[in-house]
Amino acid sequence: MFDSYPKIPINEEAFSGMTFRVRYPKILTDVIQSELFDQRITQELENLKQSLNTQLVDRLSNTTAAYWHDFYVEYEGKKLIDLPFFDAEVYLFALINSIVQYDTLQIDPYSKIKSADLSQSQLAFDRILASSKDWDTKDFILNNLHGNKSDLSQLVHGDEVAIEVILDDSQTLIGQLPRYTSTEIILDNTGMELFSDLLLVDHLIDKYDHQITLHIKAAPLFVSDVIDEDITKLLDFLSHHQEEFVQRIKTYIKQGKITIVAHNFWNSPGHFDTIPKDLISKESLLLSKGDANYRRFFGDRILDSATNAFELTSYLKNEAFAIRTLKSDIQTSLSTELVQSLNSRNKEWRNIGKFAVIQKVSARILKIPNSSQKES
Ligand SMILES: O=P(O)(O)OC[C@H]1O[C@](O)(CO)[C@@H](O)[C@@H]1O
Repeated sequence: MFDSYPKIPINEEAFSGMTFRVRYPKILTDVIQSELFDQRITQELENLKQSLNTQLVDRLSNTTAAYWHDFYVEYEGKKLIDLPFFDAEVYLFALINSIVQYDTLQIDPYSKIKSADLSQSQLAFDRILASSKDWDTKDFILNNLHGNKSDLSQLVHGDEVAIEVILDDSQTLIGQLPRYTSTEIILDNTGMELFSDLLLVDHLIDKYDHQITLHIKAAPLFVSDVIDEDITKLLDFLSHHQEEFVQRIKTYIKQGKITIVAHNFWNSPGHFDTIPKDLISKESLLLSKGDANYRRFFGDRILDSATNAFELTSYLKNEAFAIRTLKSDIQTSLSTELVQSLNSRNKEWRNIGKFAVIQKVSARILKIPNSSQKES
């Protein structure tokens, strides 16, 4: 397990420090400029932006008790920037939701940012859907990985970055697909990434007849993480040009071939080791999208990038793969030579969104009863 490693702190000199100094004030400015809220809420957002360095952790009524209990026991009354990085980030987004009264008003503070991004992606959607007619499974997975560049919380837009895959277990993943009847995907961002998820889902149903579960956030998080309304908005947007594809996805949803599950756990600081028991079926192949979900496999700890992921994820009940571009300080299972070479190319390689992995993150393999196949 990862408990013996220290949690990644907010460090002035590191990516985490830059995030609280530069990225979060910029995100708050963008929300304020969206003009979605009345003067009082806008002023509170402005106050938060000015006081990120001194903000204290208070109990928020929109944080679900069960998943936040340990967090408050440890951090209530402390300064936000003294918390571990992941805890501080998730709390900040819960605080923003609390300020904008998301539970009652149901206005996504990032909705304008998301809509602007959708409009810019129309041509790319058309181009990708047209070329996907000739794709095999590997192409769908690679396109899915590329989709994870499109993260609206980042300073550099995904389109500007060419990615390089530094760990590629896609053949293992493809080899396992026929053994399963269901895949569960922990989704990450809306827009281009969600589009790439739906393309992959369409393919998994068409070629492997999988039952699909899509796990999404119950409330806005990390700016562009998928919430329920994003799926409807994307399908509505696509329906003008991509009617056939949209109809197919809607039919799968109606038939229950695709199930969408929004859960408060994903809005909490919980990691995969504390996931609610019945949220993911043990029989499913698990695909985890994106950076923040990757951090959750390892408790967002300080780890040597050559540490074997399997040693830290023995708690997982599923065979799991992460499809992720690197946007924060944590990475596992690389060779020491590769780490050295990446360090010599760019000290910031872990968080610039240029490098990517399709990584098997748990040692588990599906147990098929009465099967002659060897199990581990
Ligand atoms: O959308 P993703 O891929 O999970 O990335 C979320 C981003 O925000 C972060 O939490 C850092 O603030 C990183 O995990 C990542 O840069």
